[in-house]
Amino acid sequence: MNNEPLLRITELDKFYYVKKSLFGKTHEIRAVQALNLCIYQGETLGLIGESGSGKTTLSHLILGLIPPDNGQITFNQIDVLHLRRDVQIVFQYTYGALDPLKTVYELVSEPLKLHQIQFEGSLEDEVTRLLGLVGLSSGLMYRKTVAISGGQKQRVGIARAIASRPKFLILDEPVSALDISVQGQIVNLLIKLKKELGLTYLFITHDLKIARHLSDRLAVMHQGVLIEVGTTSEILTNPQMSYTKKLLGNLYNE
Ligand SMILES: Nc1ncnc2c1ncn2[C@@H]1O[C@H](COP(=O)(O)OP(=O)(O)OP(=O)(O)O)[C@@H](O)[C@H]1O
Repeated sequence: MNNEPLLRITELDKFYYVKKSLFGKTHEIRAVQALNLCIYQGETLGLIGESGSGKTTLSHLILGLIPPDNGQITFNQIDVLHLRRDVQIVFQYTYGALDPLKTVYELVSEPLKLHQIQFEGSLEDEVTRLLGLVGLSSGLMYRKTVAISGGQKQRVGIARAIASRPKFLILDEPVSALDISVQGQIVNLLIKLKKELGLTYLFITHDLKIARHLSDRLAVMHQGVLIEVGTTSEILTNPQMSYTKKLLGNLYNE
């Protein structure tokens, strides 16, 4: 880790306005409020918080998918709204997040075409290289994703995310839908890729065991506010906020 943050989030606000009924008053939801956070090159920051605390909204803001109401997010000092390929996301891929009728080849080549990535050799060579990086044989290339396992789908999702050669990955519950035995393999793959490709991770999770294994620091979100940030061992062994203590208790019991 060096001292210049890769990602700097400053005084970020995102509010949603919803009506509870057709003619009712508009209600403001403060999904992200006055949030400040730095993520450093090469680290994994785990983001924990209960459902509705604003984790997805924050990840969409970082991806530049939605604009903030206030504040700024810079990546290497450039506003994220101008970056599309340096920041990518890995979702939970087991349930339908990948088009079941597309082949592995189509899915992995899509981001290469979209971001006009330059590579040596043919498109097929590059897809083979990416599949190799995520531990998949090129023999799977022309299979539809309906015909591959959950763990293999997750690997295809990761291959898609790294295809544009990003520097930063948001991992949004990347293993929570997988069997325990497969979870370990995917976590190890993520650790290996981080080293090999020099990646930085924001890891959103409910699973404290995996958060502890993967994260250098943990950030705790509650009702849109980042209430506590610290090294993983500080947060897990000596949380300062009573909300963090309660959340850790709930997550340990899940
Ligand atoms: N498009 C939207 N329109 C209105 N309200 C929204 C929208 N998206 C999210 N919200 C609200 O903003 C708040 C934060 O939601 P968000 O999805 O970011 O939380 P989360 O921590 O990711 O939850 P989960 O762990 O369940 O995915 C919630 O109150 C949610 O209902």
